[in-house]
Amino acid sequence: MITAHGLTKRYGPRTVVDDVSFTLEPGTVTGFLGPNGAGKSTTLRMLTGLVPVSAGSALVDGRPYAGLPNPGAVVGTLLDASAVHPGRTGRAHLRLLADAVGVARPRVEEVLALVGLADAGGRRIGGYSLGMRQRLGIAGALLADPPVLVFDEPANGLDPEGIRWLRDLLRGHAARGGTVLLSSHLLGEVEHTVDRLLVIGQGRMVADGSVATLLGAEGAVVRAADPARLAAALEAAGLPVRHGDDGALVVPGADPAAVGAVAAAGGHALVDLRPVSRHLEDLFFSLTA
Ligand SMILES: Nc1ncnc2c1ncn2[C@@H]1O[C@H](COP(=O)(O)OP(=O)(O)OP(=O)(O)O)[C@@H](O)[C@H]1O
Repeated sequence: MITAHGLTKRYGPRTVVDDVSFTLEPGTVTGFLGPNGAGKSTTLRMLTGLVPVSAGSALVDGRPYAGLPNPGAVVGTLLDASAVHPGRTGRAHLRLLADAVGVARPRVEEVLALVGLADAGGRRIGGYSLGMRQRLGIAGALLADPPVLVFDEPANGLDPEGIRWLRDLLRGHAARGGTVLLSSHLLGEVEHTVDRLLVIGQGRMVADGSVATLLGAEGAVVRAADPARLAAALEAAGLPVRHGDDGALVVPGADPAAVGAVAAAGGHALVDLRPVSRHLEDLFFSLTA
């Protein structure tokens, strides 16, 4: 469980995180979204004790990060995947981390395999690609199998296969009762990974809700063998229609089931019927503009 209450960070006269509050429950993946400079990293750094808070509190399992008996065993962090010694091998790096958090050496081989670096563990990190460094950072976060994961931009440098792997990893962690908080710019990716979105703009929370609530279905799009006849039937049923440029009919605010019922009642052959959902990018820009 992660709790932020009135979390605030000031640098001189500037307030870069302003009165941010949220509670993240076990079994959930939460996406933390916002444009560059919105305050995402600073918030994650306050949660993990790397940046002192100016006001408010950031608690993990009811305690500040620094007050946890063995923080690494409770919170797995990925905050700057480039902050590793390039001359060390991936395996040596993880062994040092394992010693620091009190994890037995065989676990290093397990996490190397888990992140797909089993064959690269003996190579120097300086020769790793960005995606491999990202995987190494994730391996480090998973070493002690902590219940809470706090990842800053974990999809950075990952290819599409890597992004899918990351999604499965994070969803699996939550399914086993873990709590996951990740920040991202890859909005389309987050949409399919998270249960809940926290959106921050200029240091302030501008939205907090489930993906379904925030993106909410905004109507139906339907294609019919005879679009003009279906459009007339929908209008007659009190469902105003907009004509798309490719023959599709857009029915704003309508449940697709209602559109389907009108079509069935009139014997209209349909080619396609779907909800139109608001795209995450649209939400993002409308909230943080
Ligand atoms: N040590 C610091 N001293 C002064 N200002 C800082 C410091 N660290 C961050 N800031 C400022 O705080 C604001 C928020 O930065 P932060 O890195 O948290 O944003 P972000 O949402 O993570 O952005 P990005 O997506 O670009 O990583 C920025 O304006 C940044 O310049």
